[in-house]
Amino acid sequence: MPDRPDRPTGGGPRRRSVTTPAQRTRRAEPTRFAAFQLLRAVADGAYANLEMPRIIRQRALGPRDAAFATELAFGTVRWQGLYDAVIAVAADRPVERIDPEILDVLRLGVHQLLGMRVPAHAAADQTVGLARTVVGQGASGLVNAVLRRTSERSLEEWTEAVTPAGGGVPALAVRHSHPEWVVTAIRAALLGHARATADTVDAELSALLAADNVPPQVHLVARPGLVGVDELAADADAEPSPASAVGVRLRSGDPGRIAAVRDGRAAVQDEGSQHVALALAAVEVGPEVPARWLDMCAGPGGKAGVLAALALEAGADLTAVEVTPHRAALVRSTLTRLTARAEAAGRSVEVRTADGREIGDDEPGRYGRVLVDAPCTGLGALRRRPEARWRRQPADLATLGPLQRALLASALDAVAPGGVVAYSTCSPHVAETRFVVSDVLKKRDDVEVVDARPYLRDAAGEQLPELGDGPYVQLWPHVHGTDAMFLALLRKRPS
Ligand SMILES: C[S@@+](CC[C@H](N)C(=O)[O-])C[C@H]1O[C@@H](n2cnc3c(N)ncnc32)[C@H](O)[C@@H]1O
Repeated sequence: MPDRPDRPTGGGPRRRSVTTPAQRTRRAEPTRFAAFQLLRAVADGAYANLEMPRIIRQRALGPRDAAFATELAFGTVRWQGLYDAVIAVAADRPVERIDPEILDVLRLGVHQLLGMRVPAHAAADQTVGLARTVVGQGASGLVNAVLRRTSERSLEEWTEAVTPAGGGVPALAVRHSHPEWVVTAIRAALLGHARATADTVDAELSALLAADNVPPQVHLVARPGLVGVDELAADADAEPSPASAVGVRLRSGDPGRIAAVRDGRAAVQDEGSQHVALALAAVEVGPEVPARWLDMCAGPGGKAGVLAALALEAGADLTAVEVTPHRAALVRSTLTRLTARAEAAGRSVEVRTADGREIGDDEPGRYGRVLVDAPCTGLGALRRRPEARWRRQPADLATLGPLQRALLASALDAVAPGGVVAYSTCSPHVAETRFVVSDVLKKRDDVEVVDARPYLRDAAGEQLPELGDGPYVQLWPHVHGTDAMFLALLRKRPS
């Protein structure tokens, strides 16, 4: 079992439980309560990354407590699949027969015992205290019994005990705490993008699933023309990224406290997303194409922030389109500084709340460069969104597929002859990536596929390593340290 920071680390000697009734905590301690609150909010549909900062503010947790509560909550959500298998054995019943609130309390207790270096007595004591506070005295017997049984084995022993015999996808799913359908889809993606062969796919798949469980280093983008990477790095505990010309890697600290992030000159952004925007800006277009760029699926505005900055440097305008009003408002807020800068330069950075599928008909041939960063399952960004793997369903693909095809077809209509469309997803799923592109291209003869690999360059200007045979690019967390972004560059033939 590979050693990695977020892997549950409780592999030491068996821990004997726990405390006597008289010693037990009667009330929930604030960090555990905050983590429980997060789990309940996620069960109600909240996004962990957005909800946790709110809970931390509401409970006025200091930096150390906030870090502990976040590690406890996010680790528990990520490892929920493995922990539920442990709880089912320790409670001697399927987890579906445990009250959801008690189950969340148990998951938090199991993560403290198996995944964090919390001493067994403290984990049990605090978890029983939490159960009393949030569920009532009646739950404490079950919680105490399950934690006592859990503490009798190490993480490695539990993993061996609950992993289905016979290996393959079911075993990897439990061992790496992913739903089986996600493991199957990622396996197919590794093969479908020719990252792996039949001989190497199992090792690649294990490495990728392991990478999904490591909380990523925070990457920042220095928006071109607004702040330099050296200046941004100097303002934070950070260093310029070797892998992206506009990237900075945070060593520690809260990005929200960095002045350049607060005032919109910089932002948190995975380097894979930075490469997508940089590649679209760098690819050659015909001499006659309009100096007008379009971001067709812009919310919340991460890539639009880079594209708008690059468009202004290139003397072009940017239109950012987003169908959901509140996400369009986020794009407006992201682009405030760039909109003002564009006006001062006699150019335009504009945000529209609209359906991207209609732009091809409404504005045929109007744009020189178009980004379709399509709505997708997000299976390439599981490191970043602890709950996403449990929330997504295979049926989502059936809804997303037609939308992705319609958006790409519209983009190809909206781009001028000689102009380029970038189609990207933060998913490597073949049904959202190369199948979408090949289906749309089958119906047209006015598009050529551009090899995207030369446009992905590191900070020294060298092409990124391990980009495969092209023409599409598929990045991988376990290879490139980025989200699993897919990128296709499609040029409309000059008429
Ligand atoms: C993957 S996200 C885009 C992320 C964004 N490019 C960024 O870097 O921050 C896809 C976005 O497309 C939007 N969307 C979905 N359907 C759309 C449509 N028909 N037209 C325009 N936007 C759409 C979603 O609301 C979502 O905000």
